[in-house]
Amino acid sequence: MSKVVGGRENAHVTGTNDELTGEQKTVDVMYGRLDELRSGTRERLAEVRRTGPAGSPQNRSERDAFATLYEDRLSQLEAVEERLVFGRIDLDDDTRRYIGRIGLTDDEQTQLLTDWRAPAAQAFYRATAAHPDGVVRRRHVVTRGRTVTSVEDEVLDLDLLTDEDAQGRLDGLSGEGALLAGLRAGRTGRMGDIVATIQGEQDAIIRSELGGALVVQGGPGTGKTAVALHRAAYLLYAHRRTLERSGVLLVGPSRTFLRYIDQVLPSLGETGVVTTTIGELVPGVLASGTEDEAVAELKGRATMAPIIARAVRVRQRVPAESTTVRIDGVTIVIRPGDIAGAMHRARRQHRPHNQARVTFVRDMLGRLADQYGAQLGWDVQPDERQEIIGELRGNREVRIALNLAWMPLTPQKLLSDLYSRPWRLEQAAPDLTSEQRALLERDADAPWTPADVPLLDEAAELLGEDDQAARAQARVAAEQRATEVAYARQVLESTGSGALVSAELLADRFASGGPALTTAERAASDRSWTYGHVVVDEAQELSAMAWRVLLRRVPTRSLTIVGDVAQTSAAGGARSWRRMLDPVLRDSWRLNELTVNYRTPAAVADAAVRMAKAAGLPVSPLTSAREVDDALRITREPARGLLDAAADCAKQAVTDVSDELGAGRVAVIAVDASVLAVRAALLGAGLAPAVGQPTTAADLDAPLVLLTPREAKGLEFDAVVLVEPADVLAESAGDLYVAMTRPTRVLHVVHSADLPAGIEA
Ligand SMILES: Nc1ncnc2c1ncn2[C@@H]1O[C@H](COP(=O)(O)OP(=O)(O)OP(=O)(O)O)[C@@H](O)[C@H]1O
Repeated sequence: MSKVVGGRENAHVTGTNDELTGEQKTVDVMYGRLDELRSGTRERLAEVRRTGPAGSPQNRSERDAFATLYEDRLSQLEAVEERLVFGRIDLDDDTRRYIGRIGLTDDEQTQLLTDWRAPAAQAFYRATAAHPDGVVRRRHVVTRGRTVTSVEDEVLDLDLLTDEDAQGRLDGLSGEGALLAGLRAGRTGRMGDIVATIQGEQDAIIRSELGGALVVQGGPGTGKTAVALHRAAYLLYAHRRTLERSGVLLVGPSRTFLRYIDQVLPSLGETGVVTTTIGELVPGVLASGTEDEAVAELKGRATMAPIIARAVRVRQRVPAESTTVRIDGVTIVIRPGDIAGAMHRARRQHRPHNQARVTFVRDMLGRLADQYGAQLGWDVQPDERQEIIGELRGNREVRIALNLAWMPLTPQKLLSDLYSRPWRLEQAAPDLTSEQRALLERDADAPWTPADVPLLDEAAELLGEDDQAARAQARVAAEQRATEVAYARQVLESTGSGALVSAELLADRFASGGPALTTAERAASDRSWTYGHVVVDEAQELSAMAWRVLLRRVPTRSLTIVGDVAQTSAAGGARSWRRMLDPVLRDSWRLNELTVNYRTPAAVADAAVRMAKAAGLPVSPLTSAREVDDALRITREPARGLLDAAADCAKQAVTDVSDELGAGRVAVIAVDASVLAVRAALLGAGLAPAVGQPTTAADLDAPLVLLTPREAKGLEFDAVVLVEPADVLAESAGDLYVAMTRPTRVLHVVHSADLPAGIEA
């Protein structure tokens, strides 16, 4: 049995047949309209495809662009099937408004359904009896498939409470509301959206202005991830013109986590968000390696930035002695003085290493050509000088001498040299201790780790690419673009598709030469892409170097940063937002807090908070929305029986969850060092757990999974069996706080060592 703590006193569930029939009629109209739009879009798509591959390249790319447009629209219309309509507000001017996943109008452009993100829907989430905002009644319409199963009303104008309403209130039926139903539902392994039940404090964050950095701090289960995702969808809707071409980036802690949330945005009608982890931020780099915490922490420190800068700079080197080269009987001397002069001029441009090198080489070749010419004994003409330069450029010894002075470098080469050649690291990082330098040492061909990725990005920024060709191309492209946007505008006017896409975006699609490249796809494959907005989840884990990469991706500093400084595991992560963010964002960030825990039953959340406080973590205030009977269970076993006891608990939990919910998910959480032994015990008990970072859809949906606390971060389960919390605490109190707050129903703690302080009341 569970109930909402402090349920809204003026809410009650109604479900008289008349009301349900009335709502069913309305809902039928909405779905009818949705079906019409789907078939209309399908027809237009088929028509575009029917035109076949003929026509000029311009016609073809135009057709492909429209095909993509209709495909996107169709997948959006398909994705909003579940709970298309979920709310209604009755206003004090006797009008009513239905709220749903997307906006719908009929043929006469009369509004049937208001998009949850529209200003006209805001009152649905914000109105309270104290501030009704013109709303006299708020109704949650609960549907299964296309059938209305119940409605729940909140009467905000208390004068309007009917006897029936009052009776409902007396019966205390508020606990059966849409929110509770959502919270009680079994977990599927995929996060669901909360669009029908967003709470006031969450809505204020979701709709907060686009500009600046917004930090959302909140304890476990307060909906930070949910809010971050709904905010991304909201911003794409409210600032479409700004964001549709620059894109939105969402950064999460792991691939597993990104898979866990990957259905939320499509269900909100948005598919254009790029999702990534820090380790995937540099296209073409696969960070498959792992390393000790101490190494990752060191790599994440802000002091690595000047080390990388110095590592680049020392690759521009004036030799101590001259080099003499003979070409066709002419002697050329490459003098340190000339190199120093050319270097000085090239550096004055303040361009990245590889680009400034182009200037350096050109300057040096000019100086050497002059030497060459002076020895010929006649006036060298410009075209002859060009030939000499060409010859010098092709000469192997000249090339070697110039490369030794200024080597073209890739980020990978720079970093790998730094790690695998101790003298290079010593040269670039004289301030690191020898122990610290030893931590960074590795083989030249060792795989990259996630902590290397910000360093590679830093290096890429300082090295740049040889972009002469790119610049010439960019000039031509800019001229072409103006023509294309004008053309796209004409096309939109003549086809009446202006509401679906802007002229700029359509021009991008024409120009990209085909249907494949959406903004998200182009952004994801381009390291230097700058986004219109970046959302970071579990942001407390980010290192100083990771922040530098992210801020390069969003020069406008338009960010949503969500996390909990009490759940930090990374050694280089934050215990205080101020300490983490002031150095990177100065004081230009604003803080919002979420305080209501929607996930974990009160008894479990209270135990976790007591433990976290006893361990000295910076815990946010946390009020739990739900109580569940018998939610916290503790079993003590002698050490030799511990694993079998854990396996028994897991078996029981799987049975209970499946009996109660039909399906559901259970996690066993144990420290890394125990995972193998726990797995053996589970197998011995006839259970087959999915282990560790699930990589396939089946794993994410598995009924039983065995995880370390870090792998469990951000995820949730119906029941959790936590093995030996003292071991988890010994690694990190933040990890234990995470592990304890994953279940929506039951936490079963199995231990033989003493329990960490606070777990028991
Ligand atoms: N307004 C709401 N209506 C229904 N469910 C909600 C609401 N807010 C949050 N939830 C649910 O509460 C659970 C926790 O949400 P979420 O994972 O976003 O929390 P979190 O703050 O990111 O947690 P953690 O820090 O522990 O990872 C999810 O199942 C989410 O769907």
